[in-house]
Amino acid sequence: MHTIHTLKKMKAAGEKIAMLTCYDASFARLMSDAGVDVLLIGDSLGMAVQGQASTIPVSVDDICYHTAAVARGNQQALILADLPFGAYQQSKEQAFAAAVRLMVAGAHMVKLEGGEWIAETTHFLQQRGIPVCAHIGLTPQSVHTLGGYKVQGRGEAAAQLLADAQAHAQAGADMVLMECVPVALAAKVTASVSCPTIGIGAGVDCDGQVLVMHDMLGIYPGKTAKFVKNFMHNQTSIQAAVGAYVQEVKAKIFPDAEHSFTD
Ligand SMILES: Nc1nc(=O)c2c([nH]1)NC[C@@H]1CN(c3ccc(C(=O)N[C@@H](CCC(=O)O)C(=O)O)cc3)CN21
Ligand SMILES: CC(C)C(=O)C(=O)O
Ligand SMILES: [Mg+2]
Repeated sequence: MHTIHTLKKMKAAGEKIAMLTCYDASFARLMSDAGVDVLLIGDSLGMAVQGQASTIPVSVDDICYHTAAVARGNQQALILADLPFGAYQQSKEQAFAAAVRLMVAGAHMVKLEGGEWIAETTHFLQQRGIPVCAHIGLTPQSVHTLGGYKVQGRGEAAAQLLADAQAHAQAGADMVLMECVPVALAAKVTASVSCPTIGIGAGVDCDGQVLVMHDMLGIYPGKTAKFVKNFMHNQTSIQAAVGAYVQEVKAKIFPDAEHSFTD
């Protein structure tokens, strides 16, 4: 079974970490057999599975249901589960109670969205036995304050994004995930924190990559972002497409400039 130590050793060795979102037992088995290192039960399930317009309506119950299913199918991947909107922002105590539920359902690590302002929650959870992934840059649960799904950390905003990553790393985060961040800034963050970084629209220099499974299989019916690549192209099975994704992440082929953002 992969642990936080496996991932830290991969960063040190320069071996890229392959992560995909996963919501059920059959895909968990398929993905872990194909060499996916981390399975993320993302709140993107609100959009990809439930057909909602954003991730905002997703509940802790929803994430727990899918986490338990993924845990049953998983072979050796690390299981990461999203804390959904409203379940952790109010207080560190509220975050702990929700995170406990995800861990009991089968998660090995939880992910929360936010910068420096929520690093004290990262510390509170880590101290109490819950590994934390800090999701920074484009944080989809804040879509209404951000005014859309836009690239973050360009120009003047770069310094704050670096400070956000460092605050979480200092607080004890075992992973930092960056979404929609210019390639050069994500590289700088990756070099400046000791924990692994994962990118989605954050360039090839992160320690690993993640995509939503429906996006990389080409079956998401909505508008997809520039960072999305359809790995079913030229493949005849889902197993082969997931295998191609793992191979392209490990070989640093994905993401290329076409699937990345510049400053
Ligand atoms: N299926 C799916 N895939 C995802 O990646 C995803 C979800 N759902 N749901 C939650 C969020 C929403 N996400 C999104 C959605 C759209 C863009 C997007 O279109 N971004 C523009 C950036 C434009 C700019 O600022 O330059 C793009 O062109 O990619 C990015 C992330 C990522 N997450
Ligand atoms: C897109 C990833 C990073 C995520 O948070 C999700 O799937 O919910
Ligand atoms: Mg999410």
